[in-house]
Amino acid sequence: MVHAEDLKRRAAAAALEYVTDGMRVGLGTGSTARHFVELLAEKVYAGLKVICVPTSEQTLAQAVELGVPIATLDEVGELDLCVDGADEVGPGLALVKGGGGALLREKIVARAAKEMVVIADSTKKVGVLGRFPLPIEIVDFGAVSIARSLEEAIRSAGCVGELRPRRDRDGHPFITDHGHVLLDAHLGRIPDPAALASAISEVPGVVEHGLFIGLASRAVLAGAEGIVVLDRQS
Ligand SMILES: O=C[C@H](O)[C@H](O)[C@H](O)COP(=O)(O)O
Repeated sequence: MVHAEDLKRRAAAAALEYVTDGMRVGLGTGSTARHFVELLAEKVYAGLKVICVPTSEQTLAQAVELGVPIATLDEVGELDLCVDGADEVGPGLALVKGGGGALLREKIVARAAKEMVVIADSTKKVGVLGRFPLPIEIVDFGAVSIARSLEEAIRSAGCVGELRPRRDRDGHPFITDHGHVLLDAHLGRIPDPAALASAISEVPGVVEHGLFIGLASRAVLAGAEGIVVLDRQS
């Protein structure tokens, strides 16, 4: 059996082919993106010229440590490519992201990129999104009231489930890089991701949610049988 970490690294290695000299590249967050940053750093060491925008403090620290040239998004403006992991890859390359809490910056960076390539092991591919809890980043003012409104919004989009505040390893509220808190929506299945995305976005106090729709143009999935590259029509 191939270890999940090996599959993540294979997907990351395969995505390197989309990076060419002179590109401005968004760097994702998470264990799969971590492999990509490591492999990209080797290319940079060998002479590849890129300038990268990290999607979290964690990825920023890794990039700096490995000598990957970095800039802020405002310094580079537009990005040529963004390579990031995902918690689920659904039909049409709709994604659930934010398992690591970096969804806000990840979505801003993905939107600023001409192309978003998702890298993952093939177990992340699902027929219907929702098995993985959907992260929702909210401000901490009126969190109870925001959660109540979110429950209504979730029901209105045909979903059933429970909202749970995210905790860190010490049991404290998880705080994002931008100082917000997270609720995880345990829904099981999301029959209409677009309807849910817009219902959630309408709730005051919501900063961002982990549904990425119409952003990824390719998904590089690694399984025991090899690499499969999906586009939105696959
Ligand atoms: O906030 C974290 C990100 O959205 C990650 O890209 C996502 O959780 C996938 O992470 P991993 O590659 O560790 O499964």
